Amino acid sequence: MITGTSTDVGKTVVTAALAVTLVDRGVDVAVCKPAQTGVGPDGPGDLATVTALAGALPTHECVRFADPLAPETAARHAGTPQADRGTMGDQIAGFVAAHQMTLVEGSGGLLVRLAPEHTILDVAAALAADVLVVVDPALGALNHAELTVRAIRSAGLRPAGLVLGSWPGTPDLAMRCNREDLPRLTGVPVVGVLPAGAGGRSRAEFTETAPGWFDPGWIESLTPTTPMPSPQSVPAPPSVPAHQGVHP
Ligand SMILES: Nc1ncnc2c1ncn2[C@@H]1O[C@H](COP(=O)(O)OP(=O)(O)OP(=O)(O)O)[C@@H](O)[C@H]1O
Ligand SMILES: C[C@H](N)[C@H](N)CCCCCC(=O)O
Ligand SMILES: [Mg+2]
Repeated sequence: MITGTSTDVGKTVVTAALAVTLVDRGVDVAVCKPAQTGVGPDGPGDLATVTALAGALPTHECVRFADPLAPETAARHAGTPQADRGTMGDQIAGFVAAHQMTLVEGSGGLLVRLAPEHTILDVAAALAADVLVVVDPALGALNHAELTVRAIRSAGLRPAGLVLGSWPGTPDLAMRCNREDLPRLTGVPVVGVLPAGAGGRSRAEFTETAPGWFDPGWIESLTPTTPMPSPQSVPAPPSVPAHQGVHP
């Protein structure tokens, strides 16, 4: 699970960068976005951004709502049914089972609701997933990061690491102090730092430079040692909406 200290902190760009890095190491990587909001029925969502930056990948989006709101709020505002927890869970589990490693990008921060009784944290818990936290390094990061890490731990899940979503060429005093204090105060290492502007790079430049943004030892620890599952050995994922597929 790739969550963030809030929306707009760089989860999608980090997801793309991590996908590139793992593909480089021969991992069968897939990307899932349980709920996309702020994009119309046929518009390009986060998965399109990921494949534009990282290249073609197996992807799956469960639901989407046009209003740029939390999914639960967007459904209520549109007067449409809430995302069904069971259906979403089955779709995600089936997709995860079909790939060696699936990066699941949340919406906004960890406690954002997909439905009245269903949060991004619940999705991570159902998968027993480690949770990577993308952090906006600006003033305010310490509180947001520590709240997020405490919520992860309170659910019995493991924080996989912190990633600074956009690190400027001339970080201010708060950013410089945060980069030092975040690991100390959360007990979670900073395992990646994305340079400001990363999301605006060409695919060639992005795929070339992304692996260098993560701690090599952490990437090594992520890389599965088990062989890729043979196609026959995993159940076919359940039928999925039109957004499913390998985006060009
Ligand atoms: N390293 C970066 N440098 C500059 N801009 C960035 C960087 N990472 C992300 N951005 C930009 O910031 C905006 C938000 O990034 P992104 O879409 O990754 O956020 P998010 O956390 O995935 O948001 P959401 O909660 O909607 O999924 C985008 O316009 C993106 O291009
Ligand atoms: C629209 C935005 N880009 C995200 N997809 C959804 C962010 C929901 C944030 C809800 C909140 O924490 O207030
Ligand atoms: Mg995103």
